[in-house]
Amino acid sequence: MTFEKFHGILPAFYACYDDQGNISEARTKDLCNYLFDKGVQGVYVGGSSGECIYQNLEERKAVLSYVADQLKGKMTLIAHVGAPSTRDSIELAKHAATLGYDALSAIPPIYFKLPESAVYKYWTDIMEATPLDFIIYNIPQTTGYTLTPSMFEKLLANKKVIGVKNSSMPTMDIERFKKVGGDDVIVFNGPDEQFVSGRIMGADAGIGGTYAVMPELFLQANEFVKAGNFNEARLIQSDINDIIIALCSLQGSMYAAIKEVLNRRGVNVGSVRAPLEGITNEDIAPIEDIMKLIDQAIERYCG
Ligand SMILES: CC(=O)N[C@@H]([C@@H](O)[C@H](O)[C@H](O)CO)[C@@H](O)CC(=O)C(=O)O
Repeated sequence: MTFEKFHGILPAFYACYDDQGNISEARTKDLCNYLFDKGVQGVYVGGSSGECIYQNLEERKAVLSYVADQLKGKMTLIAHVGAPSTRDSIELAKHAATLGYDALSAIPPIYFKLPESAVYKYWTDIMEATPLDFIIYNIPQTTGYTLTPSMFEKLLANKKVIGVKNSSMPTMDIERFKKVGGDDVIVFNGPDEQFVSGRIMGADAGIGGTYAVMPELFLQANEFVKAGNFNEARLIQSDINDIIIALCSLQGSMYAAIKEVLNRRGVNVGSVRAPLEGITNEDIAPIEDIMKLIDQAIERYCG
């Protein structure tokens, strides 16, 4: 099976708010245009980076619509439709299908610790609601549910399942999922801090929350891996990790810091929604330093 359209660098799309904290259509479309100009292969809309967990159904549907208006036919579009109830997830899935998204994806059920049978049924019910391909989302650190290779194998019996976005930290998980599915599945690397190692262990592509603030570096890292230039790949990953660690070291949340960088680059996407914390005055100087780190790394590897 060919998954060419899912290969490459797919930034996780950020929530774009106006100055009052409402979803902004204009800012959402500006972020779409910025990512298109950067040459990324697709976007993952409405996931963790999209702050889905802090948005109501109508807001999430609006974001899916604005992104499709701007990018449909220009790059691969994946809609994250995970929600607290199966009913809401199905509503989002049907909406994404009418907008022409290329695939759906969902985290497992959250809050209650449900048995595997309920997790399986949740994902299967979403899949059955539309004809779209489906990508399982494994992110144990936020959901408390760990996808096992045997559960993945069971899910793969449904032909709508084309792969997994794996955000667990061990790259061995990527290797195991790839082993179960072989060439018939696509495995996405989730943790940006190990994009290179994830790709080497079998990930076909990457979906990540920090890609959009430094797309050039991830596009280049992917090229180094594809060319078998592992030394350069390791070095660019090391610089990327310095940047991610700096982004995570501020008073404001990582997403608030990322958004401030974008705002300063002329792509105003607003701030984050509470309870995520926005940046403080003390964060400004380190954010300026982070921008320099990004620029220096781009100059070093992408010149
Ligand atoms: C918990 C989390 O947000 N993980 C990110 C990572 O890309 C993460 O931002 C990055 O590795 C930095 O820690 C992705 O795996 C998930 C993601 O971006 C999304 O669903 O929007």
